[in-house]
Amino acid sequence: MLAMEKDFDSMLRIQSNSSSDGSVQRSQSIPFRAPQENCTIQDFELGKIYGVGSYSKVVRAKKKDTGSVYALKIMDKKFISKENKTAYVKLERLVLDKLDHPGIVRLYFTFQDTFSLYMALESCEGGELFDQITRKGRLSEDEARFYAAEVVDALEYIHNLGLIHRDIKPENLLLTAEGHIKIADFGSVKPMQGCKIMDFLPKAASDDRASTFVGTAAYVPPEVLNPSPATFGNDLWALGCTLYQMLSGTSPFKDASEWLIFQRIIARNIQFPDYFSDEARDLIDRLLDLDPSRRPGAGPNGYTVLKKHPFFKGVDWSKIRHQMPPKLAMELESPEGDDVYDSSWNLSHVGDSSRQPEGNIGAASSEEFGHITRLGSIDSFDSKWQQFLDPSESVIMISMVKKMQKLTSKKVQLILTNKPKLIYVDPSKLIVKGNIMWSNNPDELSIQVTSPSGFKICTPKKVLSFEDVKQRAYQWKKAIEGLQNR
Ligand SMILES: Nc1ncnc2c1ncn2[C@@H]1O[C@H](COP(=O)(O)OP(=O)(O)OP(=O)(O)O)[C@@H](O)[C@H]1O
Repeated sequence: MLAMEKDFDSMLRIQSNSSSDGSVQRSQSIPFRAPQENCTIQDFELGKIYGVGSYSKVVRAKKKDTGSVYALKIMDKKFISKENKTAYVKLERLVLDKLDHPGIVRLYFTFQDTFSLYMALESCEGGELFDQITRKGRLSEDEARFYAAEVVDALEYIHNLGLIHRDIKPENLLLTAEGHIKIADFGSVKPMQGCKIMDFLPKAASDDRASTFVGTAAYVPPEVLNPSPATFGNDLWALGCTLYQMLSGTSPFKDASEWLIFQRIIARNIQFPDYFSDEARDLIDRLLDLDPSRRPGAGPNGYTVLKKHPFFKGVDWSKIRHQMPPKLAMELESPEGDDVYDSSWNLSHVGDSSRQPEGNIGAASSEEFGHITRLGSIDSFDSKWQQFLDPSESVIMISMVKKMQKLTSKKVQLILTNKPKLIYVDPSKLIVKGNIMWSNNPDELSIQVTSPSGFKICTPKKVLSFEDVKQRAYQWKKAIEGLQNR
């Protein structure tokens, strides 16, 4: 085992700190439901990338021997150590292992190699609820009721275990192929005092992080902005924001910057569209109560109040997972079909390269560029774009987008590399049409997402508007900001 691998192994070894009577005992390993397997990335056939998180990339992966399909969450060890995220990863792994509910993404097993940690998660083939909302514009009240009820059912389970998710939002509500909800991304989870899971936690993960900002600006409750202990009410506020977004297509507190969003939240500046029913308006209004303990679901009667709210009239809570889900709106196919995000994978760019063949395009040194490069270089790559890269440069993100002009639009290949470099290329003439001046300073280079497919790249000299037909505006923003903050 290499030194780094060994280090990581010990950092991630999860052990129990206390016995059932609370006394501190000799450490003992936790029996995991999802075992640590001995497999390698070569045991999988890798498919499309489901998404990119702040320290991970999630891909569709089929286990060659069994044919089972997983969502493989790949995390770069070096990046996790550097960013002090080890405790968070450990906590996420531990919590996912303990959760057993049809409304929560299941963890099947984990493994690791020299560079990466892997979590084999239940694959949610229906994508994010966020995409359903944006593809449909907004959801009908029946559709929203169905999804909200499934979220409530899973949240009740999570809260009963003494856990607060802290990042409930439509991007973290995934859908099965049939269209049922699965709550994902437990990277911000917070166990309450007394929660059983606390017994197994590493010190850093169990420290009270209530005063630390976690989550996503638009769904953050006001009390988190004036640090106070985390409560179940945090998730109920986020549920209110999510329900509002399902019904209207946008979050209740949207604005040009996080600071402005926070001002709206603190002022509880909410406007309800006319078409919201009285029941929907009332439930959202109650969930967005400034006092977390007054939000339905947070009081002494637990979830009874929430489940009995008139908005949920007609919901049979005992058969919630057996009801017919709303029809899924499918992703538009790219006319070019040459978006690398859907192409097959190049295994040699994943994980422990010492065990794999050499000589692939875009494989940069992880020593040199760290997390982003390693994750980015996982993508397979159409060789025609290679001519626009230096020998050591690799692609972070690439897709065919429309560059919007006043009256017309033009298809270009937008390419982001680890250099960092951001260029757009004429796909038929294969010439660089623009090189967007890179800066790590967000005042000199920033991304504004205007819709799921639309985004603006803003520099002091000009603002360029793009449309990504595959609706990855948010991922472009994440990728560019990820590089700026590296
Ligand atoms: N089990 C899964 N099945 C299908 N897609 C998934 C699954 N888990 C995650 N994804 C997709 O991958 C994306 C990245 O997931 P991940 O949990 O790593 O990051 P994230 O939710 O963006 O978290 P972060 O808050 O760390 O940035 C998600 O937004 C989601 O679209």
